[in-house]
Amino acid sequence: MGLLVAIEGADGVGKNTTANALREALIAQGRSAELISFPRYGETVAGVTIGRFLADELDVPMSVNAAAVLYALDRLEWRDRLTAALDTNDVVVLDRYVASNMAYQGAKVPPEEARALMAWILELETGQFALPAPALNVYLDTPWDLARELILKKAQRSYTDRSYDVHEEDVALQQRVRANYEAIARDGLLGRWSVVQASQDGAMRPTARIVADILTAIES
Ligand SMILES: Nc1ncnc2c1ncn2[C@@H]1O[C@H](COP(=O)(O)OP(=O)(O)OP(=O)(O)O)[C@@H](O)[C@H]1O
Ligand SMILES: Cc1cn([C@H]2C[C@H](O)[C@@H](COP(=O)(O)O)O2)c(=O)[nH]c1=O
Repeated sequence: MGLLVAIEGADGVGKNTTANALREALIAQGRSAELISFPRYGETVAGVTIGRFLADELDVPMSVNAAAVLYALDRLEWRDRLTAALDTNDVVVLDRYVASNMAYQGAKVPPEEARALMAWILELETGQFALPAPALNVYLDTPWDLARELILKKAQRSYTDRSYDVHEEDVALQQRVRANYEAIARDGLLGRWSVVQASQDGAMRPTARIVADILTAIES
């Protein structure tokens, strides 16, 4: 059974870049590794709907509960492939996972309701939907102003031509998402957490350095 490592963080902090480089570094060390990203845009019923929501193309409003269940359903639809990847690899690297759902949906309700909603999502995904908990969650920490610049440098996205999707354009949401991640990591929800600084003095650290920090966390 392989090790499940989830790379987490707010939008544009370098999760996909880091997750790809981590997978390559693990393979260079002689370990088998696979990368799986969530949401599965265009590949699951939930992923198609999530893409339309983020592109602001849904004809009906998306409630917080609907978003929570859709993101969880996206992972349930992909669960067999996730467990197959865990059966055949030393490490499975995830670009976003259950903590994303907790941090983002928890950022859409009044602060006094956030903890209960995050606990409900945790139980839905790891209890009812029996998704495996990560051995390690990595929170990539980068200030929003830098992440906002990086989003504009991203390659063309499959679900929208917009510069910022509906989550990314909401700066206040992004700040609450960061606060939720910090609380989730501090409280050790969903297992072990490592907080890794992705930037220093207003600029991104080299990806290789970020990956080195994550490898150290995996070894420990
Ligand atoms: N360490 C780094 N140094 C310089 N540029 C980086 C670094 N990490 C990522 N980038 C660049 O920042 C942009 C966003 O990176 P990436 O797509 O990995 O972020 P993300 O967190 O996965 O974004 P999102 O959550 O919006 O999907 C890309 O253009 C990428 O090349
Ligand atoms: C997996 C997942 C994601 N989200 C949010 C986070 C982002 O704003 C978007 C999509 O992620 P991407 O990395 O930019 O492709 O959706 C979420 O709210 N809940 C989740 O479970």
